[in-house]
Amino acid sequence: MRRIRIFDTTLRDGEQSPGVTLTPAEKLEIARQLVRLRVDVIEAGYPAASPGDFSSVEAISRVAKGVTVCGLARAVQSDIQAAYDAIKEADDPRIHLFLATSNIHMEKKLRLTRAQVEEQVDRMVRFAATLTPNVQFSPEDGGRTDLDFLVRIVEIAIRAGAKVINIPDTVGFLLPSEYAMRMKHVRDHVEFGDVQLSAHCHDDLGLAVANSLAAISAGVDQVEGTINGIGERAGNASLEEIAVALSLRAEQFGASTNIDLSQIVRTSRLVSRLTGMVVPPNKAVVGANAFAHESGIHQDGVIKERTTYEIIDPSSVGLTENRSLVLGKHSGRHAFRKNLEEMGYVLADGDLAEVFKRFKALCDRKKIVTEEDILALVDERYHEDVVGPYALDYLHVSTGNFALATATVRVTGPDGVKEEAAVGNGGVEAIYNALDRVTGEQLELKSYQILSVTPGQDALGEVRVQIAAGVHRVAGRYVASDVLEASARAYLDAINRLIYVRGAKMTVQN
Ligand SMILES: CC(=O)SCCNC(=O)CCNC(=O)[C@H](O)C(C)(C)COP(=O)(O)OP(=O)(O)OC[C@H]1O[C@@H](n2cnc3c(N)ncnc32)[C@H](O)[C@@H]1OP(=O)(O)O
Ligand SMILES: CC(C)C(=O)C(=O)O
Ligand SMILES: [Mg+2]
Repeated sequence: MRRIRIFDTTLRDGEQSPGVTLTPAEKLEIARQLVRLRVDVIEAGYPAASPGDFSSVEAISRVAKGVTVCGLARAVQSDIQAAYDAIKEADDPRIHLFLATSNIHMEKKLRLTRAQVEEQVDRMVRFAATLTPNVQFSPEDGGRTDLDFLVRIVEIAIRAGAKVINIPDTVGFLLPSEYAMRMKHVRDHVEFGDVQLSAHCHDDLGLAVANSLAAISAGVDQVEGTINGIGERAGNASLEEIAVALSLRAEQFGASTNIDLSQIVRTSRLVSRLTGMVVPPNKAVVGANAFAHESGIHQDGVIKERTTYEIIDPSSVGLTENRSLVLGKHSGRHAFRKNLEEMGYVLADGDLAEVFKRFKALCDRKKIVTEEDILALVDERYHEDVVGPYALDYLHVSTGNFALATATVRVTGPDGVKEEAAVGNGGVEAIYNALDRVTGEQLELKSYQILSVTPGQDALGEVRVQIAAGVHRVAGRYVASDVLEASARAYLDAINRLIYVRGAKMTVQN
């Protein structure tokens, strides 16, 4: 059976989702989970984009062992050098460079002739190959590139030293049969030798997974995608869907992956929490309804035999509550550590002590502490490593159905401790007005969501906000058992990220 390599670009193309900004600590945490998921390649970021991106890729290269770590670069020497400098300590560093080859991109965006593009691909792939033997080249907008020219460019890139050729359907335009034909055509017209062929699909027509699977049938060696299908515009191919489809229909594809399917749900939840991108309930494999049965006839069938209506065993993708030790107020550190290890988290002693303290505090407020509660606590711990200048010290809210709500906040910030009060139409608005006064920021609240992280009346609530200020749009989130406190802290989290983004990176929004 052929082995398909899984190239994860959650931290690069996934982070290109509008409104998503991951901090270095969050990227590292996702990278650790991708290692547990056993992806083959982690595209860790775009090192030339900002000092923050550079140091995230560098940190991931040091920590993510046994996996290829890749940095993206334009076909320019400075980007390629930055990518190499950031990944050079990885076990298997890969430079991924790209240059657009469709007529529209060459004429209107790059303003280069075909001959100039050919020359630049040759020169830049050669340069990258002097830094590392593991060079991947992508003709951007390969899906709309003239076929003869595509073949010519691929020949040039391979001759110059590329070891992986990725043909992206950058704008998600192709149909599965067309994408498969394109892959076959390139393979049949170029001498590949041991060079790998790779697929990279976008979901503008909702075809990213179908196109990726068609490419696998057409013989590609690698597929690229993101967890939960996040990414630029409508997103990328959803890796968990590809991995499960390949596993379930291995015979049809004659291909398999190295993915540990049991890590899928955990990875999906982590990415959703850290990016603030909610997984739609009807999303295949990882949506909340993916294994839920509503109608009587279906329920009857599932009770009699699960496989009447379920083609995927939920436990195979990690949807289980199989903890051998039940945690509660009377548990000690050993049981807590063991549970975390069973969930795939190995924390340093200091981190463990901190999370354990929060766990005990939570036990005083909640009768049953679930696996999701503990995962939320662990995530919050990592999350707090990256807080910016503002921290909430005190919050008091007074509200009712006949009165304006009032909120008083005390916040420690770059200029010391400040206290402010404000009114609003509801408690949350009053809090946000008070926080605007404390921070002096002119912000527009773009979205506000409350999610119940865990079940039951005493559930932990997660608040996710998106705020806009000038050209920047950032997300913030916080988990707490009180939703007003979570609302305040999520808003401050977004402000902290805004300050981080302003200092480290420009995000351009429509
Ligand atoms: C399909 C994709 O997903 S591509 C990856 C997208 N990811 C990103 O853009 C990462 C974040 N980007 C950034 O931080 C910035 O855009 C940077 C640092 C890469 C470049 O910033 P700037 O130098 O200010 O250029 P800016 O982004 O405004 O414009 C892009 C320039 O690169 C050129 N360019 C675009 N793609 C390529 C390429 N593959 N190789 C060489 N040059 C390219 C454009 O033609 C334009 O050149 P021009 O200034 O001569 O007109
Ligand atoms: C950088 C390339 C591979 C890309 O993301 C695309 O073309 O979609
Ligand atoms: Mg892409």
